[in-house]
Amino acid sequence: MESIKVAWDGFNHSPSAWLYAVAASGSAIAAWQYWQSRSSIPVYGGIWSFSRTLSTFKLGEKGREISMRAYAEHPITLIPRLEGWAATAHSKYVEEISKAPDDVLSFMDAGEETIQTKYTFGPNFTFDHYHLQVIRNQLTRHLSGLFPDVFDETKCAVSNYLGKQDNEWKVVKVLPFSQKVVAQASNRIFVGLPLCRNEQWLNLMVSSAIDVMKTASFINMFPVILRPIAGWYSTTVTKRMKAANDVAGSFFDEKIAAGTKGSSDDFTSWLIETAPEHERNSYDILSRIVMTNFVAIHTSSMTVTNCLYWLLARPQYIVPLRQEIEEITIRLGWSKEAIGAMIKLDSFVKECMRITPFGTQIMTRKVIKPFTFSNGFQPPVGTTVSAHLYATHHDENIYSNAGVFDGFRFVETSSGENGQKEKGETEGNVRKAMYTTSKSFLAFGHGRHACPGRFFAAMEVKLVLAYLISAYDMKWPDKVYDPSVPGYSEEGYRPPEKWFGNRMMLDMNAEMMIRERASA
Ligand code: HEM
Repeated sequence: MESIKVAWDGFNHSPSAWLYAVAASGSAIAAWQYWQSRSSIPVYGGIWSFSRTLSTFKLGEKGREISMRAYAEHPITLIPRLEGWAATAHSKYVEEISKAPDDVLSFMDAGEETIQTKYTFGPNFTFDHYHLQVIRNQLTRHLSGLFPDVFDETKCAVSNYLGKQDNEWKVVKVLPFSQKVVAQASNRIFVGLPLCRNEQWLNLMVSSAIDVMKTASFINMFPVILRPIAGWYSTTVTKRMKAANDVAGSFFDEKIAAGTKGSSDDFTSWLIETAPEHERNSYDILSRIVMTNFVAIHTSSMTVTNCLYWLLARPQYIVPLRQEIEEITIRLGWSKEAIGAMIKLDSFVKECMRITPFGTQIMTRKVIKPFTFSNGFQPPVGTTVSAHLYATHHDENIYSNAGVFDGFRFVETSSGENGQKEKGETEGNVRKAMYTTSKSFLAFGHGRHACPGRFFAAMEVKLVLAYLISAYDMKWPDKVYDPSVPGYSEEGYRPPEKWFGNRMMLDMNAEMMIRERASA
């Protein structure tokens, strides 16, 4: 207080101090006007718009609201993210982004910036993406055959996590529970038994995803010119790879030594088969597995958690979902076909992904060569473009009552694209499954870089939920039924999510009660 008073007295008694202050404010305003005039599209940030970091902090918890307003008012808006500004486009431009060739709008270069691949996974990943082929082709083609293993591992992971099943209620933190189940079930496919049940391995795969995001966010706080230094200082690749190698190096050595003749049906063998010669060694294959875990576990376990939060917030969905699951599994058994036939569950998961997507922007691409949007806007080469995610999913012209959770919104076969009941364009009577991307459902992106793992993810997320709903009772602990608890509402408690800038984070500590069903 005293120092403020001294400064204020100084101003009062020194005309030159006032002059400097006026000049400084004038320069700041001029700099801001200069920045505004450089861009032919609106820029978020006001006086802070010269700095993406300051503007991201200004965005703070208001990412959703600001993005909704930008979407309603402007075709394209410059919105800050820690990694850089992104010219964020209305859903009517999604097809233009998704159809642009990679040498014009680059997914890889944008991804490199977002997760700082060079420092979080190593330089190889910047150039070679052969693991995509394995996910897109072999993994997706073999889903039916892989189903029994994913089912078996889901049951094993749930029962290990919950311990002795004595029909008593147990309290679990939802996010770590989902992470463990998804990590174990996914690794049954990625590395098989027994490694998929090795605690050290699973913990490493879960913590690596968090570690990568933390390291990338740290590096991205720095100006571009200083990022190599921040990357060199903060990289954890060597440490992580040493830990992974200590746990699983011999498994990969043996796999490579055994060769792939006879084409085994497992993910690691497919990777070894597809790897270029110079990467067919245990270190490189292991790092591809770590990368695959990174893209798979975090997204899928967040989706399971998001769905469980909605399910417990709207428990009226439990009975109809359970009826559907029981009726179908009696008829078709537990199989990929059965999971595919669960259209109420499919709709429920899709609605969760629609109403609470994990951020405000999606389909981020770096501009490599001149590109012109159909409204004439030309993002400068070297800048970044993206599409509105949250605002598209909440667009009333696409989804009626967009702000209301309607778990069976996508069930109706007579509805139009993405389940809008009256408004917007339609594509006939075809129901769109949760993995079907479109310009109005962007949770998996859209176009040539739409998530290649979405067919596996859809099967796994639905399977985990179907198994939990059919074999367990779940509810919130009594403490949440109190109006003073954040997230409480008359419709039902849902743990409030947190926003920072363009990113949404689910509550990491919310607990649920779970008990094996007597009839299961
Ligand atoms: C519910 C879970 C998942 C969600 C919500 C999700 C979402 C996404 C999104 C939004 C993208 C970027 C799309 C774009 O920018 O156009 C993406 C890319 C990707 N996803 Fe997923 N994903 C999920 C699960 C998975 C799984 C299980 C795997 C692997 C088995 C996977 C592998 C990948 C890969 C490799 C890419 C990069 C694609 C490319 O380079 O073209 N994802 N995912």
